[in-house]
Amino acid sequence: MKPKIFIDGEHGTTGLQIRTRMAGRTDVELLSIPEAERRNAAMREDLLNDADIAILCLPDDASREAVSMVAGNNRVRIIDTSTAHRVAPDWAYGFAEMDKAQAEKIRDARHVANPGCYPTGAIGLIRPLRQAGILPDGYPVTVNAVSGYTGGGKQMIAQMEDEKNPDHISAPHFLYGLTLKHKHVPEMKMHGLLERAPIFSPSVGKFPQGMIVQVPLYLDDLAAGATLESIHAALVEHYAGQSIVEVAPLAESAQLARIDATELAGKDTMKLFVFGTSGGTHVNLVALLDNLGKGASGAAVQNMDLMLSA
Ligand SMILES: NC(=O)C1=CN([C@@H]2O[C@H](COP(=O)(O)OP(=O)(O)OC[C@H]3O[C@@H](n4cnc5c(N)ncnc54)[C@H](OP(=O)(O)O)[C@@H]3O)[C@@H](O)[C@H]2O)C=CC1
Ligand SMILES: CC(=O)N[C@@H](CCC(=O)OP(=O)(O)O)C(=O)O
Repeated sequence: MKPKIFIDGEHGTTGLQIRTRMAGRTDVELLSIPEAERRNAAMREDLLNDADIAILCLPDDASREAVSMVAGNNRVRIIDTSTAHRVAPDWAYGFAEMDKAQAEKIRDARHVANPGCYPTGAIGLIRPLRQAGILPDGYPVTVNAVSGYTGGGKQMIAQMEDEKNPDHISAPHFLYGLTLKHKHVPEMKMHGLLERAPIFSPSVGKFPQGMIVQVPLYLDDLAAGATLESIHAALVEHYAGQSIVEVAPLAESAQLARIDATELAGKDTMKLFVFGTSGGTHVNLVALLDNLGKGASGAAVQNMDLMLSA
């Protein structure tokens, strides 16, 4: 029998992208709910309990409710794309490349929390440097980022695309999260292995998909002897042997005059850069990804495949 997959929230932004990625797959059976019934709790509960893997593409509260709907079911496994369980100790964090053992943890987990889009970039840059002893305890990390507007789901897509929308946003680029209490800070801190919560300043640009996450660092506040080259080498070593996260060679980064936030739109990979000048005093670490690819739906399908390989 083929494993049964149910995407709760399949008609939303993340859910639709997962469905697109699953089109044509014959190794799984996709359970589906009609769009008009997407909020029918009884129907969702039946489908959730019938699935081998349920992928939740819902707001946080609805995700928690979906998890409670399968509380008595020992078989169904869950991938939650919301923020609800990303720092919960009994959930595996679904960023397979963040540690050598993480893919195995995801493969064997009952409950997997899919990472946030911004944290995928930030943790991808920070965690290897914490593990290599380059980024010291207590370093005041800052994370600055720009996302495609699909990151805000159906509501923001309508605000950005529909000029007749009463809450239409006409700005080509805007900052938000101005209280510095963005919901992604706890997972960046926990899975970035940071002692202090980073200052996180997100923004949105007038393009549907794509993302740049930046972490600038002062070299003289890092471990003794840290250089542009040693930071790059630590990232290269951390990501050796896998194909999703690429570290750009220093020679490539040195040639670039600019980075386009949409370059990886439609792709499920992430590319990391170390910018600066050899012998200089600062570096800027940059992650390039698609907020809906490695930042959400691409990672969810990757995690599902890992779980199916158990
Ligand atoms: N967009 C992105 O880049 C990313 C999103 N995520 C996360 O994925 C989750 C889904 O986000 P996204 O796809 O963007 O959001 P959307 O608003 O685009 O889609 C959410 C879907 O869930 C449905 N829904 C809402 N409440 C309920 C409920 N109580 N019961 C059943 N269905 C419900 C919505 O239906 P209706 O149309 O009726 O509202 C909609 O179909 C969120 O937790 C989000 O934070 C994670 C990473 C990136
Ligand atoms: C542009 C935009 O609004 N982005 C969303 C985050 C998108 C995302 O990653 O959501 P999850 O936390 O559910 O994973 C935000 O800042 O709330």
